[in-house]
Amino acid sequence: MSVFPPISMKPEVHQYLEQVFLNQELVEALGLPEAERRFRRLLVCLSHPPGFTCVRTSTHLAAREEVHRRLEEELQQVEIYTFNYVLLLPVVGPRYPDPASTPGPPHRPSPHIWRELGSVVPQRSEVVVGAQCGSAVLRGAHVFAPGILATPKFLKPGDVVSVFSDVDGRCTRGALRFQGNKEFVGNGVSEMHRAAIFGQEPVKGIGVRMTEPLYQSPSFDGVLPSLNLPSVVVGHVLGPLPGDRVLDMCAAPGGKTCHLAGLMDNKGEVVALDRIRNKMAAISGNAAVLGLTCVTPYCFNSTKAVSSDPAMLHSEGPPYPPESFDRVLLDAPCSGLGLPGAGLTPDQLTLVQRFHPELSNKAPPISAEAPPHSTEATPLPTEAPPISREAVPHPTEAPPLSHRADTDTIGFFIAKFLKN
Ligand SMILES: C[S@@+](CC[C@H](N)C(=O)[O-])C[C@H]1O[C@@H](n2cnc3c(N)ncnc32)[C@H](O)[C@@H]1O
Repeated sequence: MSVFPPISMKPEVHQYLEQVFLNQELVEALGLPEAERRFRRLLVCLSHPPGFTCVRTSTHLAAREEVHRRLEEELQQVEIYTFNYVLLLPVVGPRYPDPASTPGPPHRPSPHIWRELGSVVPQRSEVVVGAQCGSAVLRGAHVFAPGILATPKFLKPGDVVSVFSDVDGRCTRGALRFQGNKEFVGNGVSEMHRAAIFGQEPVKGIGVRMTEPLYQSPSFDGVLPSLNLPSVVVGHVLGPLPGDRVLDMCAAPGGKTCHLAGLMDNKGEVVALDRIRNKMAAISGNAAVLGLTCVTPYCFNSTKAVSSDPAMLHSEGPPYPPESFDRVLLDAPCSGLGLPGAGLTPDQLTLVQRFHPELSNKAPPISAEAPPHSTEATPLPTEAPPISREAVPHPTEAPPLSHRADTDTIGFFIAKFLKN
C-alpha cells in the first residue's frame, strides 16, 4: 500500500521507462493489465524507502559474523538478518500511531521493536524541505540546512519541528509556511536560527536533527569504513555470467565492479570506466586485493565511450563500437541533471542503449544524437596501490537527493533494463 504519491519524473524519462516496461515481448507474455500494474508498482516502490538496506560483507577484511556484531554495536540496530555474505537491515516504518490501521510499511518489525521505536505524530511547527532532502531523511539522514525551504518566522535552536517534503518542488526558498502538496517525513529539533538558514552567506551543516523519522532507516555515514560495506542488490539484478563482457560506466571506487567480477568467477571482462583520474587507483586496488584479474579500468568519460567511426576505434580500450557488451551498469552520480535526483541524463540513457542491442529493440532512444567522440583512453598500471578506504557512497547530508530515485535505484534500473 502506498504512503507517498508515485514518483514523478521528467515526461521523456517517464515515457522511456513506460515503453521499456510495456515492450511487446512483456505485454505478450504477461498481458497488458499485468504489465501496466508492474509499471505502476515500480513508480510506487521508487517513491518509498526500500524494505531493507542490504550490504555485502567484504569477507577478505573480516568474517561475516564479526561484521554483523560490529554493525549491531555501531548502529544499535536490533534486527540484522544475514543471507550468505549479505546483511539485511530492516527499514522500519511508517511509524504512524496505529500500525494496524495505517498503510502497510515495507517491513513490519516485531511488536517489541515497534513499541521501542514508538509512533511519530506531526507537531504544530513545520519545516519544509526540498523533495531530495526529504528523500534523504527517509533513508536515515538529518536535514542539512541547504535543503530547507520554509521555516516558522521565529525558528531557533532547540525548537521541535515536523519536517515536510515539498514533493512537487513548488515551495519558495525562505517562505514562512507552505500550503501546497507536502509529505510528512518525521520530527526533529532545529539546530539553527531561521536567519542563519536563509542568510546572505551560503549555509552549511545540520539544520534539523531528526529525532523521530517516519521511517527508521540505518545511516551508513562514516560507519565502519575499514570494513568496507558495499551495496549488493545491483550486481545480482544485473546478473552477469562467467565469460560475459560487461561495461561499468561509472565505476570508481569499484565496489560494484568488483562484485560483478566476483559473480562472473573472474571469467570474461569487466571494463571499468571513470572520468576522474585520481579515483582510478581505487578501482585497480580493490580488484587486486580481491584477486580479480578480469577488471580493466580506464580513465575515460563514458558519455564519449561509444563510436561507430572505425577511425576512432583502437584494438583495445574505449571508445567501443555500439552493441559490444553483454551487460552495462550505469551507477550515475546523484548530483547531476536529468532524472531528478539521479544524475542520469537522456544522453546517458541513449549511450546505454547503443552499447546493448536488446535494449535498443525495446525502447526508442531519447536523443537521436550520438555522443561526441574522444580518443583519450588511459589503461591503468597493473600494479595495485593499497586498498582504498573510500566507501561506496551512502546517503549522508541531504545532498540534493530526493523523495525520488537515488543512485543505487538507478543502477538497479539500468541493470534491470538490460536483464529483461
Ligand atoms: C556513484 S559513483 C559510482 C560508485 C561505483 N559504482 C561503486 O559501486 O563503487 C559515480 C562515479 O561516476 C563517475 N562519473 C561521473 N560522470 C562520469 C562520466 N561521464 N564518465 C565516467 N565516470 C563518470 C564519478 O567520478 C564517480 O566516481
